[in-house]
Amino acid sequence: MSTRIDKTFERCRSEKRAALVVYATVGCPSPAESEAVIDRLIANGADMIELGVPFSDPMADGPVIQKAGQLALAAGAKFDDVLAIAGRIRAKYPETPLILFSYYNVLLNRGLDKLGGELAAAGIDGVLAVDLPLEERGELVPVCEKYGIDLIPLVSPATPPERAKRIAAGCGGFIYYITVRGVTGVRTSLPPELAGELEAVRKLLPLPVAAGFGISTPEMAKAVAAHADAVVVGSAMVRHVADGDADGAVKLIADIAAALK
Ligand SMILES: O=P(O)(O)OC[C@@H](O)[C@@H](O)c1c[nH]c2ccccc12
Repeated sequence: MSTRIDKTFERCRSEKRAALVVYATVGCPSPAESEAVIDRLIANGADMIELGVPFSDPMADGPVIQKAGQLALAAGAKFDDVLAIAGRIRAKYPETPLILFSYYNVLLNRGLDKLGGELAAAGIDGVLAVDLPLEERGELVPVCEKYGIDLIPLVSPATPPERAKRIAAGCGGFIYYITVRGVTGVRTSLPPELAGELEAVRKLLPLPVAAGFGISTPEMAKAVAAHADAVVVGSAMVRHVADGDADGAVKLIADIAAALK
């Protein structure tokens, strides 16, 4: 459905490498600074951006993204800021896929139909509603269809294959494969069974597979990339931004992009 995401995977495939998806908490440490960082991340090798909507109760997140969300909310970041920043990044980078990342409550609160129009106008390509189970997504699916936005499905090691197939049906863009049973955060290693799991998901499901959670260094990204169509990096980058070290964040992403080449 969304050509920007499909085209990005095609381009990366032709370059024989995995795509680099970077998660950033919008509004951390302030809306203006987060916009500048996102701009630099794209200029330095991020192929797609997950625009994280700051939320007070992020139950799938570890300490880094929790803190980033708190900083963003304390700085006054609002959903309107996320839309405005998305719109300006879209205008500057017409080809880079932008994926709205949010807990479902925030989307429901906005009003789903209004939200669909707003996301399309801001140039958003996909939506990751992290805590929205298959059984509850009946209202969001038609909104995404109406506005040409991919609903990005999440699958984890705890998802049985038959359920994974039902989750992927009606979705688009890519499969987000959660690498660990746990929350987001910086890690030093990933489970040894991950490579086999990723290959199994790639065979089972008809979309490219992005692996995320815990990928924190160029070496880890490269190892995971051998078995995935994309790697997602969040906390390892966000922790620099939350510490006021935008340069460190940009350098990490540039180093990971270089390792994937
Ligand atoms: O932070 P990590 O461990 O690098 O993981 C990716 C990630 O940040 C992003 O995709 C994400 C942030 N919060 C989430 C909650 C659920 C699923 C995914 C996410």
